Amino acid sequence: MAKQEDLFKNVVSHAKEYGFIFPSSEIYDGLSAVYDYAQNGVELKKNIREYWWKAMVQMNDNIVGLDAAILMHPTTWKASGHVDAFNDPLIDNKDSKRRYRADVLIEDYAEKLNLKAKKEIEKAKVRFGEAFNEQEFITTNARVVEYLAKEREILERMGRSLGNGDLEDVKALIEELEIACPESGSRNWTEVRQFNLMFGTKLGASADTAMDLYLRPETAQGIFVNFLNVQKSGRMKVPFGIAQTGKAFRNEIVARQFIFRMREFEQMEMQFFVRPGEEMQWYEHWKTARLNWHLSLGLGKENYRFHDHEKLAHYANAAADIEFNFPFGFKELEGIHSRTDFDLKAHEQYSGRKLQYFDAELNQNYVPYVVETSVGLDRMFLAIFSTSLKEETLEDGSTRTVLKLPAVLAPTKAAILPLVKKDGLPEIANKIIDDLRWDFNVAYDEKDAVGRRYRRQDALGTPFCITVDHQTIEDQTVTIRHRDTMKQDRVAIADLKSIIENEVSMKNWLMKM
Ligand SMILES: Nc1ncnc2c1ncn2[C@@H]1O[C@H](COP(=O)(O)OP(=O)(O)OP(=O)(O)O)[C@@H](O)[C@H]1O
Repeated sequence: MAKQEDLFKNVVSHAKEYGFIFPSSEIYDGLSAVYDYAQNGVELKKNIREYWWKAMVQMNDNIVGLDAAILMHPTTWKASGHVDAFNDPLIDNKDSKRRYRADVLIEDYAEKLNLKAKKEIEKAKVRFGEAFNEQEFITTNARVVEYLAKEREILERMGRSLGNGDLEDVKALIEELEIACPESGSRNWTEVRQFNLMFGTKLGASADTAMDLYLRPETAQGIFVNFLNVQKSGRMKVPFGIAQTGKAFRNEIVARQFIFRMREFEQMEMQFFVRPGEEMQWYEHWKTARLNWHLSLGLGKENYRFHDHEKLAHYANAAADIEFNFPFGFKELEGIHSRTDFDLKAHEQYSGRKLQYFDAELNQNYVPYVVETSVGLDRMFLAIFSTSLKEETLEDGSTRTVLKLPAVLAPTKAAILPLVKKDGLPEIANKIIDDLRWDFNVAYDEKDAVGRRYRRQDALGTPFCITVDHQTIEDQTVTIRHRDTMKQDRVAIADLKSIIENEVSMKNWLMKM
């Protein structure tokens, strides 16, 4: 556990030190759960967005893009259910005056039971060695059985109570488990209340005529309200999809774990409109397609798993998360939801406009069903960044920090380094840069010994370092060093473009899907 925490601290400090992510408005001590992407972070984030866009929009004839406004007519959020149901259960500690999500307090308690079970299993592994049968131990060891049963019982009761809106029972559970405020240690709690997560704002100048608006809490509704506009103007035939990337805002109560849970974040969503009755086959299709997209990045199959939901949101008839093994354990990275015709029907009802499709093959009008894939761009960033950050011990006993980003996403594809700052080497390096920068993001670095420059580029995740030396003047060759293997090859300047292209082209990576 301690190791995981250290790893996570390293991730946060590396992101800051190397210009990937800064706390927002840091000179004023920051704003909780709001972050800025810095010079390298913005490139990595843009590349992830583009990798998604290519796979979803460019590679699919029947998916088109959209960029809807963040501000929408307020009735949108009544129709979508967000005004009435986009809530978190809150509880305040009267002594520390701290506010918590009641469900998170209970989940944290349950997680501790799970950790206790895991500790017993780890101890037994050491004790029994090769002969250890983990599955059998989990079902027969009295302590482990007890911990896991208690964990399940608590989570099931909480799920039931929240589902039934029985907030008194949620409070009762907190009291029965004797959960104390993590800050004050006190058990002096208020009642549990529902708190809406949407940020409100106002449209218009004068206080009495101003209209109450919300910052969108998801990008999906911008797609639904435009469904007919896109279908008609693009002459789209069902099944078809609309994809969108953009900011969403949620007044999260428990905003921790760095960019995992932010108050302002970016989503990459695609809503796929299908014939009623065909949604399950498309739901399965998109589950597989989206997992394959993640796997194409090569972060390791073992880091992903599906979590099929048993308890469904009011709009869904099937839902699964793709979970990723973050430094703090497996957590949701992407949601795939079969949203039925809930959203389009609700917008029909609230707007009084028909949102139907005429299916010429069936000679029938209907409200399409929708399958949604929704992934957090910032969570993708965290997944990729934290998995790529490695401390390596080299053969000579020294260590290096290397950010083994998938080359296709690296902020800078190559750094061009003149061995020394004289003898015309900087001029050659700059000529190489001028040639490569049409195709790739490249950097120039002449400061410090070349070994230190390599280390700096390793820490930034740059896949290639190209060194210009005196031999270059004679034969137009350079050394190219590969970030992961540290292997160096002597190659012709004329071949650089194709060597880099081969490793970083989105086509080559997406073909692995
Ligand atoms: N506060 C947030 N900060 C960063 N990313 C988020 C946040 N909330 C949601 N996301 C991302 O948007 C995706 C789709 O949103 P969705 O509404 O399905 O999330 P959610 O189920 O509410 O997430 P969670 O259960 O973690 O709160 C999520 O899979 C996640 O990657």
